[in-house]
Amino acid sequence: MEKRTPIAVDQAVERVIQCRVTGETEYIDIQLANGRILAEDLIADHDVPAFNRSPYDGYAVRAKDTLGASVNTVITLNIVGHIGAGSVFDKEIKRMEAVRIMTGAEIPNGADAVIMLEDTNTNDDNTVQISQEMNFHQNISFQGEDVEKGSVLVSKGTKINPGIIALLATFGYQKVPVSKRPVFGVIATGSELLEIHQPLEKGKIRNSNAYMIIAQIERAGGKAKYFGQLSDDLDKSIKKIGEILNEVDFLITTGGVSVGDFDLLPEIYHHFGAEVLFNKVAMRPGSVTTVAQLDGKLLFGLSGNPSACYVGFELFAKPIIDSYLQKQMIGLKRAHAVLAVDFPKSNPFDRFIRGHVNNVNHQLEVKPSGKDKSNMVHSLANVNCFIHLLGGTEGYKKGSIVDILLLD
Ligand SMILES: Nc1nc2c(c(=O)[nH]1)N[C@H]1C(S)=C(S)[C@@H](COP(=O)(O)OP(=O)(O)OC[C@H]3O[C@@H](n4cnc5c(N)ncnc54)[C@H](O)[C@@H]3O)O[C@H]1N2
Ligand code: MOO
Ligand SMILES: [Mg+2]
Repeated sequence: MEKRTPIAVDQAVERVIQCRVTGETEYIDIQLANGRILAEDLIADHDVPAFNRSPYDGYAVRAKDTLGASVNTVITLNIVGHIGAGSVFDKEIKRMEAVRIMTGAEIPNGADAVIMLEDTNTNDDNTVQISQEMNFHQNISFQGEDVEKGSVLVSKGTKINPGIIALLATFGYQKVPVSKRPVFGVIATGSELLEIHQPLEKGKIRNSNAYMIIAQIERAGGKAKYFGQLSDDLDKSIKKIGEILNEVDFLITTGGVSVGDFDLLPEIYHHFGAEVLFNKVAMRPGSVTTVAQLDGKLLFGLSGNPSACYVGFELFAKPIIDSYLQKQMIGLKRAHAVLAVDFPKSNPFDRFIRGHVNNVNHQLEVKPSGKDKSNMVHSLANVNCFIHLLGGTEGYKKGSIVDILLLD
């Protein structure tokens, strides 16, 4: 039986990232861009606002015409125009003139302040009474005060959110440059697997991993293509995988990577002459996780055990999606949290415990999300982080500060 040498988790992640598979840019409709990764810097090609405009409904005036105005000394101005947002007053306002102006409309030439409607009295004879002095430039939204032409507003590699959509629309991006999503083929292996519509049979289980992985791929920003199940038959598996490899950027299999008699993945990698980057990682769960490289494509052999499969995806496949999308941040975000329960198991290897983190009294508190065995599925439902406990320790006490990796 083949003897495998475990490598450290960081080293394994590094080997995957070193493959530096990066994707291309595609242009998509702005209405589909939320959540995608911006592929070019967003640079302002004009000022915002692009013209001086009124922040209020009121009158555009010349501040010096209001000099000396007070409740006792009311000043009367002639109304020479009336504009709403989108309209312009194309003359210039002169001495003792005002233009009735609505929020968002361009400040007329000659005007240098806006007085709010509530602070005026409009007469029937097209005049307006003003009983307060206005300052030069009072109540004006200036050209470029929001965004100056030429500034970098959002950097390449940022995940697009609704606020960024507002900026993209402001600058006329009907089509948005985004990183193409990598296509991951997904295959489940094992003669014990039933598809989800099938009734249970003796000795068999339903294939849950494939659907879990598809959801993980999508959460991470990739595209999944499901190719169904392979039974433990070497020739058929080789043929199928050979066909699939032409259609995808990456391949994920689940199951069949350990040392069992029907664990065929090692032989399949060998058949294709794939370079195995590692086939044992010093971690629990997912120690059997294998990653191989073939013609610039990465093949992820995730464990069949559901929790080990989940963890293997997040630790090794998610970073390559980030890197393919040219995201600024690669891999899961780290934080510190207080361990809310004792964790007495000793750790020869690093552990990535499915955890649930909460904000309790302004402090992050974490506990296992359920039973901590790699062949279990229930604890995955409530997982929003991994608790990373270092190898070589004798367990952890409640109250210890631990590292967590955030999933959402
Ligand atoms: N002698 C040894 N046995 C095992 C070792 C070892 O080092 N020496 N490692 C154990 C560890 S750790 C893990 S993890 C598993 C890994 O097994 P495989 O990746 O080879 O996966 P399978 O043997 O195909 O299946 C394991 C387990 O998972 C269930 N399974 C498989 N596919 C699915 C699926 N799509 N959905 C849900 N559940 C699935 C399968 O029925 C098995 O129960 O090996 C240990 N053994
Ligand atoms: O790869 Mo296994 O977890 O370590 O169950
Ligand atoms: Mg096995």
